[in-house]
Amino acid sequence: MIPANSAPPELPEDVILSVEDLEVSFAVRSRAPFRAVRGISFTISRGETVALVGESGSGKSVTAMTIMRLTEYDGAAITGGRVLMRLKDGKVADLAKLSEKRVEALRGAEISIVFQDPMSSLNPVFTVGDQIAEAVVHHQGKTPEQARQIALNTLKLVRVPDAERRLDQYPHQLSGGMRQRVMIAIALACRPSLMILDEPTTALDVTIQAQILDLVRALQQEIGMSVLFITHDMGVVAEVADRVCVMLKGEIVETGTVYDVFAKPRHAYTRALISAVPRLGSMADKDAPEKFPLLVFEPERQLAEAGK
Ligand SMILES: Nc1ncnc2c1ncn2[C@@H]1O[C@H](COP(=O)(O)OP(=O)(O)OP(=O)(O)O)[C@@H](O)[C@H]1O
Repeated sequence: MIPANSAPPELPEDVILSVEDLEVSFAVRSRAPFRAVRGISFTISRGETVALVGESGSGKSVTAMTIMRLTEYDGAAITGGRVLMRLKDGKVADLAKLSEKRVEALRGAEISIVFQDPMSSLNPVFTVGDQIAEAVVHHQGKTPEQARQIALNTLKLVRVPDAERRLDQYPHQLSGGMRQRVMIAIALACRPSLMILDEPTTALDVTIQAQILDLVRALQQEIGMSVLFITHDMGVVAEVADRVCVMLKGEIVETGTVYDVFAKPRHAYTRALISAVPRLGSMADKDAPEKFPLLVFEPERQLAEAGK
C-alpha cells in the first residue's frame, strides 16, 4: 500500500526492471543475519538481455529468486532497496513491497523464471500440454480449448518438433533438451515482459546447450522480451547477453556492456572469470576490439571444433 503522501515509483520509459540497492539477508541462529545480497543495483531495458555472472555462492540465484519474491520461502528477507518493475498496464510496482497475493498474480503473467533442472521443475504426472495450458487458464481465464491452442503455438515457438504429438506426452518421454524447451514454453505461455533464466543450460550437454542459447536469442528477436540470464560461465555471457553484471560475495563488482567488459575487464575477478573459459582466456588481457567477432556464436564451427 502506497502511503497517501508518497508519489508512486517511476521508471524511465524503456526500463522494464530496476533493482535498486537491494539487500537480502538470511536469519542465522544466534548470529547476525547473513547478507547474501549486499546492496546491488542494475536495470534491464525492454528487449535487453542482462547477465548476472559469478561463481557459486556469489548471490545470483538469491537475486533471481528475490525478484520473483520466492526467497522468503527459504527464510530470507529483503532488508533494503527496491525492485521496480514496469507492468504491462504501464504502471510501476515495487515487487519488494507487494502483497503475496499481488505477486502471485504477476508470476508467470509479467515475469517468469526457468530453472536449471527441468526434470525437477516439471510435474511428472501431467502432460506437457496441460502444464503449459495451466498458466494460461490461471492468469488469462481462457477456456481449456483456447489454452490448448496457445500451448501448441508456444511449443512451436520454442521449436519443439512434432508439437501436436508432444502436447500429449509426459516429461519422462522427452529428452533433456526438449524438457528445457518445455520449461521455456511454460515460462513464455502468458508472454511475460521479463524472463529470468537461472543457469538454464548447466545440466545439458554442450550440443544441447548451444541449441538452447540459440533459441533464447531467436525468441528475443521474435517477441522482444527482456531477459535476466544467470550463469557462472563467461562464454555463455558472450553468446547471449547485451550487458553483464559481475557478482562476487553478494556485490556487483563490475558492470558494463558485454563488449566493454570483455575488451577492458577492470576487476581482477572479471579477468579470472574470462580466463576460466578456454576459448576466451587468451583474449582476457587484449584490448583489440577487432578480435570480438571470435565471440560470435557459431554453432557449426564450434561443433566442428568439438569433433561432433
Ligand atoms: N536457504 C538458504 N539459507 C541460508 N543461506 C542461503 C540459502 N540459500 C542461499 N544461501 C546463501 O546465499 C549465498 C548466495 O547463494 P546463491 O544460491 O544466490 O549463489 P549463486 O551465486 O546463485 O550460486 P549457485 O550457482 O551455486 O546457486 C550463498 O552463500 C548461500 O550459501
